[in-house]
Amino acid sequence: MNLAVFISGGGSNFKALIDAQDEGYFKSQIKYVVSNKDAAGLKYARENNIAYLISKDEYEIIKKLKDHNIDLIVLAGYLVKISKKILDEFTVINIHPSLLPKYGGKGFYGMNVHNAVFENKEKVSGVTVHFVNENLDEGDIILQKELDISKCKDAEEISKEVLKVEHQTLKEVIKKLEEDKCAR
Ligand SMILES: Nc1nc2c(c(=O)[nH]1)N[C@@H](CNc1ccc(C(=O)N[C@@H](CCC(=O)O)C(=O)O)cc1)CN2
Ligand SMILES: O=CNCC(=O)N[C@@H]1O[C@H](COP(=O)(O)O)[C@@H](O)[C@H]1O
Repeated sequence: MNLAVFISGGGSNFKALIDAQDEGYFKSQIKYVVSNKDAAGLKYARENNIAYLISKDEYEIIKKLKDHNIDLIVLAGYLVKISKKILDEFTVINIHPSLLPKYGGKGFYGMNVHNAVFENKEKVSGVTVHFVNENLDEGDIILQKELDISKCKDAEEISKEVLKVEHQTLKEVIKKLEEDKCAR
């Protein structure tokens, strides 16, 4: 599959996908990167000669995705709501740093998620990769992984532990989807 990765921040999930691609973990190729701002993670696109676009204009984004024959959009820390225009033309998946439906939806992104989990004294948190639909964080779940956070002393530590599991989970989902596609 030809992948497009959408980012808004540091891009560690994007970097983990580049590494997985380079080690042959999955066959899919990252062909394009989109960000709504000059995100720090774009340095990985520049370092790996992956074409990218900084834009919020969906027509421009859709045109570039078509030019690059994208099969799958991967949202990795992308903080803008994807509209029906894109959803009608592309399959989109998203990685979320909690066990949806808990700690999902408007306002629940990045550290806001881990702060809420910590405030609520959760013993377990986790990661969810789901198909994206028009609502926030409500699409069909593809894979979830739990992790014990009972020893984490603050939200920062939860974030670090969850991020490690995200990096592992996202590449597993890409591999699974490309295998399913071949099966279909
Ligand atoms: N269709 C659709 N689009 C999506 C997702 C989805 O599942 N469905 N998943 C999104 C990732 N999850 C979130 C969850 C909440 C917020 C959020 O709450 N954003 C703030 C703005 C954040 C900012 O710009 O700093 C807001 O007020 O809307 C953003 C992305 C990305 N886009
Ligand atoms: O889906 C819900 N909200 C979106 C969201 O909070 N995504 C989270 O942002 C982080 C991006 O890290 P990066 O990959 O840039 O290092 C990462 O933890 C994602 O799970």
